[in-house]
Amino acid sequence: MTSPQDDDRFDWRAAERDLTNDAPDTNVVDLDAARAARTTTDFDDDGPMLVDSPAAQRTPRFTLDGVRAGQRRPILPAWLCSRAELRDTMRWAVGHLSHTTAYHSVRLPKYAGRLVLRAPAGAIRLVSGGARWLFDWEGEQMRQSTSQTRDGDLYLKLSKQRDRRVRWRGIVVTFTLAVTLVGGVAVALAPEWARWAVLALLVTLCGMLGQPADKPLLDTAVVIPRVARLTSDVVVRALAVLGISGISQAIAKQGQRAIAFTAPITRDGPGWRADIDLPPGVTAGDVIERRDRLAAGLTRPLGCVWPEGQPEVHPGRLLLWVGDQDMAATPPKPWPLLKAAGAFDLGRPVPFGTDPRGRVITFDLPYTNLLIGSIPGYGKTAATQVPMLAAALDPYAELWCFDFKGTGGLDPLEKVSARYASGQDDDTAESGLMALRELRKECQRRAAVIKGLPKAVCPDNKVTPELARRKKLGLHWLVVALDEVQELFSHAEFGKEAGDLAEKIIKLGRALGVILVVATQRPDAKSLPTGVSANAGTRFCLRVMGQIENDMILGTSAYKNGIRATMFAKKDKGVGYLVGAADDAQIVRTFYVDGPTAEKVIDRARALREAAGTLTGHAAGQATPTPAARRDTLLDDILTVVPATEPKVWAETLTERLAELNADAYADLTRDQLTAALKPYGITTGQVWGTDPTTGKGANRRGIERQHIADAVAERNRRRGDKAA
Ligand SMILES: Nc1ncnc2c1ncn2[C@@H]1O[C@H](COP(=O)(O)OP(=O)(O)OP(=O)(O)O)[C@@H](O)[C@H]1O
Repeated sequence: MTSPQDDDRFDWRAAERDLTNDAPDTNVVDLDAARAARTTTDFDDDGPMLVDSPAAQRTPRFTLDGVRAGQRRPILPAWLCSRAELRDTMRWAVGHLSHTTAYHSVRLPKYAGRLVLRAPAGAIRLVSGGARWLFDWEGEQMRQSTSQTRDGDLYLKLSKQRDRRVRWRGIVVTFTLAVTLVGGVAVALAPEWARWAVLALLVTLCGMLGQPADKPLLDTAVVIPRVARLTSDVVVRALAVLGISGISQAIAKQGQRAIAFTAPITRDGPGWRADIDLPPGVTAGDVIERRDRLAAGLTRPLGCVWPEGQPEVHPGRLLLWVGDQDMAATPPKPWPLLKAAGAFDLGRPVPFGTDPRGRVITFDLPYTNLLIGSIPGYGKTAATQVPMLAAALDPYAELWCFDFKGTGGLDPLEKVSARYASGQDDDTAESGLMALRELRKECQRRAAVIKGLPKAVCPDNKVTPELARRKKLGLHWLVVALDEVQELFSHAEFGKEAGDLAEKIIKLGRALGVILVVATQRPDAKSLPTGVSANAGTRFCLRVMGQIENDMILGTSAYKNGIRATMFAKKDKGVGYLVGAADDAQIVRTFYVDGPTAEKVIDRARALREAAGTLTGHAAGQATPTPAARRDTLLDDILTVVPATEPKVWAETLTERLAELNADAYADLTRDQLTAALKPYGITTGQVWGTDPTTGKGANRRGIERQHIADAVAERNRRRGDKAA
């Protein structure tokens, strides 16, 4: 706090005059108020004008409402309240103790040797120390100095005191020697083991007394890294060098007080936690986007520094957690479901990853959809795999997996998936589209089943874990993974319809037990329809490069609120912001299940499904609908259904005729799809004249010219001929 004397620019008298003028009834000048007034006045020719009343500037008084609004700190530490964390802590404590015991037990002979070697030095120290004490040699120098200064009185006083001391110390030593002598005789007469025990005791005692100050008896069993404490000074210094003008100015004006710590800096898991109110006008996001500079200011590795915003408190509240160890350097925890035997109930929270403090983060998969995004190579597929593996371990959950890039990230899941396709080709994209169409129909079927159920069985009109287990109803959890979905949504022919369907499913399926897990590496409006991104309940965003991608995945205003996946660095593989799983956004490093481990999990999952009789579709070797060779035969089929005598035809007439020709391939074909399907051949639909077969009336409607199709076929055949040649 600045003392009034520190500030030679402030005119106390003027302030007092102003205060008394403004408030004639006030006789006492509130110095705090006057000081604060300096920052809240406008300076004009007549001097500072106070705008806040003294009452408003007084520090708030103690009130019951204030106490009510206070935040209660937990009675027990978090690790005592969570069974999993308690188990972890106990496991660590037992492990630590066993390791230390084993380490020292192995070195017992070495410690004994050290004691023996040090015992003579210890014995000499014991005897010489005893003699010094007995003859009061400490005071000798003092006594000599008084004799040199010829201070007779003092010398006499000190000598008398020394004689008195030596007399009673002599008695003590004589007594101790007598007891030792008796003890020695008793030991000489005692059995051999007792003599050895006393000898060992004496050697231990002398060995310990003979220990050099810099060489402890025991070696170090566990090397504990020394981590500098996080103090308010360090935090303020680091914030001051971020180059944020709001912070720099506030610190220049108010010093340390510019940064308010709303709670003491405490240990929180394996690191320190500071709750900070930034100066007015500075948001947590401003600090978060300079995470690397903050780490440099704190002189810690980047992977230790995790600033988070708390927009629910206010945009300027910053929660700074500084770990003892770099998150990327700490070994990842194994996925908890690896150890659990038997089946997993998907109605239970799915362990997804750990936060920087090492706590396990879970989320509920039913009643939500998961959207995952990042730039390539930061762990989208790995993150998609975690909930899918959990779903696989529930034998009553049905899995559909589509990998539209064909990199094989979801391959292990093939053995349990009722629908599976992987590839970057059109067929895979079309399989995905067909699956979405079926999914839409499945949603309609489920909605009808739920509608028909009595209220007592289905009170909230949604699939419950109990209903999901009733095989007859067919309301089991249906989890659909769409990895690298940008390839499908941006597909020239299938993209639009797939996007529309996905949006409908995301909106409808939540209550019907249909769950979409969508991963994309290109979160832009073309590759990720806004209807899909806006309606996903749970979002996970790994490293992205800009605000638009960030907000596409994490939701509008996420970036503004300081939830910025742009802060993740190159090393932060598998680390992202998880939004929607809890009240606040969480930084999570996903569990990483590598290929061979995933295979093992899937073998277990397949065995569970075989036992439960729920292995179906692709996994059970049943043929699933594959895309008809529509694209290859479309042009020829059009020429078949449009005779040469009919130069122009409406699109609606064409879709009807195609459906009649080949219902399997064209039953669902809409006019929009037809337009999209013709686009790759350079054929566009336009207004063409035709006659309505039912009314017989002529009109201009959207359609095609037969000649364009015939030209495209000729061109295709010519190219095929060239290729064959
Ligand atoms: N949780 C994690 N912990 C540690 N490393 C991880 C984690 N998740 C992913 N990785 C690492 O990141 C690499 C890339 O992961 P993944 O293939 O899932 O990324 P991706 O974003 O799907 O990539 P692409 O877009 O190229 O398909 C993995 O090979 C692995 O080494």
